[in-house]
Amino acid sequence: MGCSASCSGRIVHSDDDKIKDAKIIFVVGGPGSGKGTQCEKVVAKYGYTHLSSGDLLRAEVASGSERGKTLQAIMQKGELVPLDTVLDMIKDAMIAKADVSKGFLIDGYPREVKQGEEFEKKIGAPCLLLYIDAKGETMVKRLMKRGETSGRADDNEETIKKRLDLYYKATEPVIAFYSSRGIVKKIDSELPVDEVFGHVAKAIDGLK
Ligand SMILES: Nc1nc2c(ncn2[C@@H]2O[C@H](COP(=O)(O)OP(=O)(O)OP(=O)(O)O)[C@@H](O)[C@H]2O)c(=O)[nH]1
Ligand SMILES: O=c1ccn([C@@H]2O[C@H](COP(=O)(O)OP(=O)(O)O)[C@@H](O)[C@H]2O)c(=O)[nH]1
Repeated sequence: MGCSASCSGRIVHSDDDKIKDAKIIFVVGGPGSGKGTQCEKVVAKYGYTHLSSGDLLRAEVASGSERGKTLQAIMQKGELVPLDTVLDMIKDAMIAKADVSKGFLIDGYPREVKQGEEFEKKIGAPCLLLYIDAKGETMVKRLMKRGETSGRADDNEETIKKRLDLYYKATEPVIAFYSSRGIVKKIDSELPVDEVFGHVAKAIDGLK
């Protein structure tokens, strides 16, 4: 357990107890900065549980549920879905994996300071925030390329621009918020993938 006192949760119910001492790492960065790529490598090396907020939302869309239809419309515009929806999905996914998890990588979350605050009230505090940083033009280029094959409705020029604008406006303040706690590690993701991972691994090893 790497986070001891700083990972305290305010937990009441028994299901909640399962995750109250979980090791939690937030992975924050712009769209296409390489969060998912690095998370995959962290899973392979450290066996952590990877929970991508975007993937959880896309799974709900793919289920064809009424809620999924509402989410799809929001995501297609590059806007943020209501905070409670994402938080409930993340929490349920954490509880489902609690018994076997060595720690959780929460990828693409929080998107705004308020999301982080609510997460801490309902689940617990992160012991590390990996800030995956790439230039705007790099992110656009990567997403346009990914869009050739990803099939993601939001990997198109217009929505990419909106996602990027929202990232700078809503998500960058998250980094300042957690920096004051000294848990932010900024990772330059302009480098080749394996070099980026070297820095990610160093940050995680520093937790022990
Ligand atoms: N050159 C280079 N390409 C990268 C790097 N990391 C990711 N990519 C590519 O950039 C694209 C986006 O990477 P993802 O890992 O999907 O980015 P993400 O931040 O998870 O993006 P979202 O799913 O939109 O949140 C992919 O096609 C990757 O192959 C990197 O370090 N260097
Ligand atoms: O906490 C979250 C996470 C994702 N999204 C939505 O899901 C989309 C895709 O998110 P993902 O993290 O997969 O991709 P990114 O925008 O980082 O490229 C976003 O544009 C939002 O519409 C959201 O509203 N809240």
